[in-house]
Amino acid sequence: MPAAPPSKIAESPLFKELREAVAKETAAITFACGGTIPIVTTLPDSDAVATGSEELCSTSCLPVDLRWDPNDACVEARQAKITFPLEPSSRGNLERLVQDMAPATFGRGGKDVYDESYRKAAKMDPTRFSSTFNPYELGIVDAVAQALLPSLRHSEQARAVKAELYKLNLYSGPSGKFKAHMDTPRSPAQFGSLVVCLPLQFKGGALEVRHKGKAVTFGWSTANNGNDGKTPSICWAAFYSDCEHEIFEVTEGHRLTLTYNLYSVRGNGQLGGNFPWLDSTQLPLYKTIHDLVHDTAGWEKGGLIGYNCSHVYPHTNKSKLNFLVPDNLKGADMLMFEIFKSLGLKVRFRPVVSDLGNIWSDEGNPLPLVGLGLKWQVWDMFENHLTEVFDDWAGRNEKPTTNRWWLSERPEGEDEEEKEGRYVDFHDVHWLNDWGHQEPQVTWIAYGNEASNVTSYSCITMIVEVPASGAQEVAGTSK
Ligand SMILES: O=C(O)CCC(=O)C(=O)O
Ligand SMILES: [Fe+2]
Repeated sequence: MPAAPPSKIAESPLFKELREAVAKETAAITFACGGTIPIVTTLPDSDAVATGSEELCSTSCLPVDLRWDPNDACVEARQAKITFPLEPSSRGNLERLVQDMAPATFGRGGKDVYDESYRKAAKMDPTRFSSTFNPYELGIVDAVAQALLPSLRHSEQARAVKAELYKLNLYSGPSGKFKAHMDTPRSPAQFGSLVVCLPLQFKGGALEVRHKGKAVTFGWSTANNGNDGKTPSICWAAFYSDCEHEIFEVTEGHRLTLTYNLYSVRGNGQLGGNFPWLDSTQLPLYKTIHDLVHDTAGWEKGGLIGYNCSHVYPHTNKSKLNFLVPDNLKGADMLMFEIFKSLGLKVRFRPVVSDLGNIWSDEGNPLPLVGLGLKWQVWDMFENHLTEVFDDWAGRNEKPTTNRWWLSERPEGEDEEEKEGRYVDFHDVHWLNDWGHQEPQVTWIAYGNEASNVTSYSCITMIVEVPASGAQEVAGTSK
């Protein structure tokens, strides 16, 4: 970047500090985020609700109900319930909640310990309470995903965030606190914690999150209690598990929080082949495909079914191939894959080049070529070698005439195709549909009288293997 002329701002220590922080690494500036959401206690008139529901969702939230199982079974349900913001008449219920909570332990040396000099707090497990607060509805989970998973967002594998309710915590005055600690990840997928502070009056109790010499403080005592003429609000903060954090002493009142564990999970657009709750047997084409592949007379010797994917995938771009299948399949492609897999059938993804009429033809008709693997190659071919190179690509050659691509790129033993016979003849496949979306697969220069630039396009297909005598023996694998 060309150097800018010196200016007052550029010379300022703060600007220099900011530049250094940004240059270091993004993790140093994106380790925590938070916000405040006002609670609306009076609904707008019905017309405004009809037209303004979107705004209602994202910029404010409705009062929050909290219900719990009281220690004393004789307590009525209405006495074990609090609506936030707290009505003065519900104070007694808050005191009951405080009594019903248990001392909060914490992990030290692999054990759960209770030590008030380190953590003075009370807790309730989520099996004993429920609340109407939903961090997904308010967009908090999406905001956290966007702010705290930036490196993953920009990679091929965009991830989603799952927020799992972990505890209801209470830090009360005069000396509730939690000294500096890091949270124990509950699984390798856990990357952070979300804390949601319910609107009660308290003093002190700021949460400080620290990472690589930087600190962010979330002081919620006056922000959310509805005093000082402020609107009662829900305050929240999210941060990475490996960030040290601390809750300073609560000097007065009750600081009541919902805590969530944050997990990085497969999200929308990545669920193909990975979503166990999708019941393939209830998909519209399941019965037809099931009956087709179970037609033992038709599949005496087994065979192949070909399905051309209808959506666009970056299947010719090597850097993106690993992320292609089956995770990112969409729409009909995803559903077809789910059906084939649930029937226990082997599915391979292969590019088919459809327009090689000048090289291979079948009584004058262009004969498409089923490619061996999803590998993008630069084919630096001479005219005479063109057929050979395509033959290598399709797996027609016993031994490829060139070893510059897949042999050299795939570690030995990893190539399943090699063991099972790689070559698929276009005519051996029972094609279900026409070409889907096609992408340039290879470009070469053909020369004779006049040189010309030729580009061949490929479509990504699923080649489904039906065993001899149909899928009878794998029928038990369907859901
Ligand atoms: O309540 C908070 O602000 C954070 C709680 C916390 O650090 C924890 O529960 O581990
Ligand atoms: Fe913590």
